[in-house]
Amino acid sequence: MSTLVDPQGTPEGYRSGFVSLVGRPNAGKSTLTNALVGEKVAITSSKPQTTRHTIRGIVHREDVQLVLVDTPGLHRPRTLLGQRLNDLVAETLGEVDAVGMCIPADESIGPGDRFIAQQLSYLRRTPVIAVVTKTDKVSSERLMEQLLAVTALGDEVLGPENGGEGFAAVVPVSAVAGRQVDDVLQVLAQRLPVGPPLYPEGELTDEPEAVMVAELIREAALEGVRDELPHSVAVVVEEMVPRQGRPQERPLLDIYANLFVERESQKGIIIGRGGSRLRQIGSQAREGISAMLATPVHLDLRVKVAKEWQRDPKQLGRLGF
Ligand SMILES: Nc1nc2c(ncn2[C@@H]2O[C@H](COP(=O)(O)OP(=O)(O)OP(=O)(O)O)[C@@H](O)[C@H]2O)c(=O)[nH]1
Repeated sequence: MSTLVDPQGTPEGYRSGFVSLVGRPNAGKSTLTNALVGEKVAITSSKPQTTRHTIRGIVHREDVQLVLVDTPGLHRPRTLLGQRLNDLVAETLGEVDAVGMCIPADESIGPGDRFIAQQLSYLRRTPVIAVVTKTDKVSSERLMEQLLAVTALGDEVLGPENGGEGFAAVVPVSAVAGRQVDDVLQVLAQRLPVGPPLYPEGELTDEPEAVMVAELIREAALEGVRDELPHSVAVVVEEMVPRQGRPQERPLLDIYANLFVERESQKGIIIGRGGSRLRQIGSQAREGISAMLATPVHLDLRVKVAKEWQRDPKQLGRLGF
């Protein structure tokens, strides 16, 4: 047997690979990603479907490197945007070494979960691990019932009748209470191939900065408008340039971004009376962006109407979906 000699000194038995967390909106995917990675990389919000883009977080440990691909919530295609999201999910899932399907402990298993499990049954070779999230929200009896119900879902949808063996494992976790986060990591890590790290240590995400900046602006724009706008806002960062002529110790980054809504009336909601809401969005987003990029930022935000953009392929392409 030959010994694997790695010039970088990777320990024997080191594993690395890609994992995708899936689950219906609000299942706790982003929060778990953050708990695993240890820093805020994916955007979380109390409203569903903030994660439009594939944001990767990278977990570095002594014996494993796990690259997390945080996919958008799988849902039934209703609009073209929904269809594209599903294509994106299918594309992403085909390339991963394991899938973690998040199911909240505090909600009964519904048609949404069943739909996702069915989609996963097409993945044949990729192990699917059920992650029962938000365990801090339920009693131990309720948790036990949910673990059994989740196992039953796996046996039914991913079981022998469909050419599978059910969920490869069922793991409970509370990302908020920091309970059993390491167990999730261990179970996922076991499914990764042996091999050297895929990314240099220190890297947490390979998502381009502009996309993360756009996500922060979108998150700020959705704050407080509850159910009025969630599917109708897209943000495109046009330019990020250091301000010329600034003293070295006082840099300033100029960011120009467009916030797209579908209708004129929605523009009014975003802008607010006398522009008050837009100013609030700007300052909240600026704070987050400055913290993320560790530099002072000047944010120039324009609100534009992209009519029916959810249904127009050209617009979607332009907006980067
Ligand atoms: N109590 C508790 N709340 C949690 C936990 N994990 C997530 N949440 C909350 O559940 C909500 C949804 O969590 P997210 O992580 O944004 O869910 P998601 O699956 O990424 O949602 P989408 O982006 O809509 O697909 C947020 O309000 C979280 O704070 C947990 O372990 N315990």
